[in-house]
Amino acid sequence: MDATQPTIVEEKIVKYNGEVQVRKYQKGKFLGKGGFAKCYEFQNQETKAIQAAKVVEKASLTKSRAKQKLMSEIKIHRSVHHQHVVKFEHFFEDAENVYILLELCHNQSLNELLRRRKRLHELEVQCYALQIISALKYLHSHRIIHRDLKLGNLFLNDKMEIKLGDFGLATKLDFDGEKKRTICGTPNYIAPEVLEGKAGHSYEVDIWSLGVIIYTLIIGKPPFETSDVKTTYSKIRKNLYEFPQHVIISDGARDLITKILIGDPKMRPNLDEIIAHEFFNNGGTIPKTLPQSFLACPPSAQYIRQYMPQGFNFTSQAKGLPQRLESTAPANPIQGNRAGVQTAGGTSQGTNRQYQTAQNNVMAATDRGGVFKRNLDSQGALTKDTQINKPTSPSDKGSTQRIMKDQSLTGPSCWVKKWVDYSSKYGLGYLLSNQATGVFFNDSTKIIIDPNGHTFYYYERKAVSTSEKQDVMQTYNLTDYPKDLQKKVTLLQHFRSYLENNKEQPSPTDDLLSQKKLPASQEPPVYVKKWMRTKHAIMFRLSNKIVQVNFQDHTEILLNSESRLVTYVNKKGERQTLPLNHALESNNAEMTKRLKYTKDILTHMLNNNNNNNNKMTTASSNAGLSMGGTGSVAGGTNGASQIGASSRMGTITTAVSSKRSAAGTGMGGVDTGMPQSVTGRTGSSSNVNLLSSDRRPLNVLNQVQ
Ligand SMILES: Nc1ncnc2c1ncn2[C@@H]1O[C@H](COP(=O)(O)OP(=O)(O)OP(=O)(O)O)[C@@H](O)[C@H]1O
Repeated sequence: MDATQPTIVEEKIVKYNGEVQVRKYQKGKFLGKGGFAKCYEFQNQETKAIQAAKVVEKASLTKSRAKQKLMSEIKIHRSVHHQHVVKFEHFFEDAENVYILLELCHNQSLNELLRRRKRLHELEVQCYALQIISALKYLHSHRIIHRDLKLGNLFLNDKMEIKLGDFGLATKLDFDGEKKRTICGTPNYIAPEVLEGKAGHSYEVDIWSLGVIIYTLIIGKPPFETSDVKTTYSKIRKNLYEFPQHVIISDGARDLITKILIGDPKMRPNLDEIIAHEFFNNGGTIPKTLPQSFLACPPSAQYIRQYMPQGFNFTSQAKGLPQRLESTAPANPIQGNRAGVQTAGGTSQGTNRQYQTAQNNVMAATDRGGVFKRNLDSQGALTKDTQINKPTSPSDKGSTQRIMKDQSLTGPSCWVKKWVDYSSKYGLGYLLSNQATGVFFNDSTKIIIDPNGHTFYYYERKAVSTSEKQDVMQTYNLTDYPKDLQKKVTLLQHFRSYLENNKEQPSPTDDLLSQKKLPASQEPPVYVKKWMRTKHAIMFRLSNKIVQVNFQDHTEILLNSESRLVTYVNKKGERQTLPLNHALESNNAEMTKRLKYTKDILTHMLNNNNNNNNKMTTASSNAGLSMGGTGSVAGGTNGASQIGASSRMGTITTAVSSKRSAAGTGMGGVDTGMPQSVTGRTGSSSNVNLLSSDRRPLNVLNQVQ
């Protein structure tokens, strides 16, 4: 068979008069694999409509039980019609397979979403949970129990609507009081009465799974998860789970989860009681759907405030901690730029802590003109502008620092994960942590393609006034864009396949690369605005205001000038995010040295621009792009390129391979070997005036000595 030819699957339809009609589908992209089915995009050759096709090999249906399961899935799924249930289109078979055609959900499942995002904001959880409840209400009212409710079966379509799929374990009761006895489900989500088996189970198993889902989305991992199924089942039976200390969860969410995850199914709230619960009724409004950008990035504080002007109510910490944790802040919680977390005689185990309620900070912030822009991050954890009070005594210091770590301040949501420096010919290609690929061309234009590979954004610097130039963006589709961009688009695609193929050790986010890509987001994506190489490092300035410096010894600094947070990745790849002033006060000389170096690079960039724009070496005028020496790009005229990867992924490659050991020694020792004045090459345009907003990273580093 010719591998280049598309695979066509034929459906033979026998009409009432015996005539055979053939409907053709072109088999497209592989969408995923389940326990017994593979899923592909199928395009109807006549209507051009694209659907998801679950392909089940007939060879796998030899056991009557498997056949029965498939028949039951088809029977139940085709009978349900609801906005939040994956639409069943139809099914057919040929000699080898059974094909189930379903509504295509472009945005994968909540499983992939959580893998990308780690945890969701409670507002997002409210929004998704209400849609799931709506689907469950419909199913239960039709006496259908889904029995396999889990993140992987909750899909998102292109409108970001939840679609419940996979009816492989669903069952329809003959009458309401009927109990089912089949032990089925997915370990992490299975209700205790299913495991127990004797008394049978009913609709309450879906409620239990809903509780597991809400917990998982907020906390980031399922409540009963362990490394082996037996232990998981034992924990489910004994109802052993806890709310981890490092994630702050609202009182409403905690209460709802606790009420749902109750061993006795009769004691669980029903769907109406869940909707009426405080978690969904805490004074704000809940969006019907969420923007696509939330697939990769958390909602902004501004977005949250739109729906939750008064914030969530956070008064207590995890199980095992004092139930009521009073605010320890002064009457006016805002003093300068400090408020937030204080220790109250923290023990060495750090268990006896008190936190000011996060909500207080949010309210104070909004009341006082938004001094604290984001006290809650997308996970509801204290973060961003939340400052940690200075310790009052040396003994407090230890516990304060531990709290900072435990609070797990989140670093930037998007950063450069890998890059390839081919500025000897074309420019710098890079792969971001959200899987978007971009190129900073030598002529200072930039291009970035959405992870789905359909939409791309092209940035050109244009004069917006006599003295000011700005990046002006155009959005195009890969199938329709101006001819003069053809070369750049081709280069982008080369960079993209190079960066995606150059994977080393898999990392949690790497596996996303091999999966279905994200859809085009509604907001323009993050891109590299400037970059620069120096003797010891490469620096990227991202459009999300992050300055990222990757050092040759695999350490990394990520500076968020808006929130004044620094993320430091040490040589072992360990990552820590902390407020800048704490970073400076810390005893971590390695980190402070690198902050100083970052400051020097920024100063250098700024001086170059302010003094004489033409002095600034540009990517276009310096094809070799090497100034620093050790860290210089291989090549120049020979067009060789170098590839690098972010150390946080544990995949540093050979960005600076030739001189790595030398640099490593220099950085690791007492003498950093860093130059006093930084010279480097840059990918910013020569005539760019680094306007005031660009001063911010430098301004926040003012205190660095
Ligand atoms: N409607 C859809 N739109 C897009 N992708 C889908 C759709 N349905 C399924 N998929 C993809 O196909 C994969 C396999 O589908 P599914 O989970 O339904 O198969 P299965 O064999 O029934 O799985 P399970 O082992 O959970 O019973 C899913 O993980 C998902 O990635």
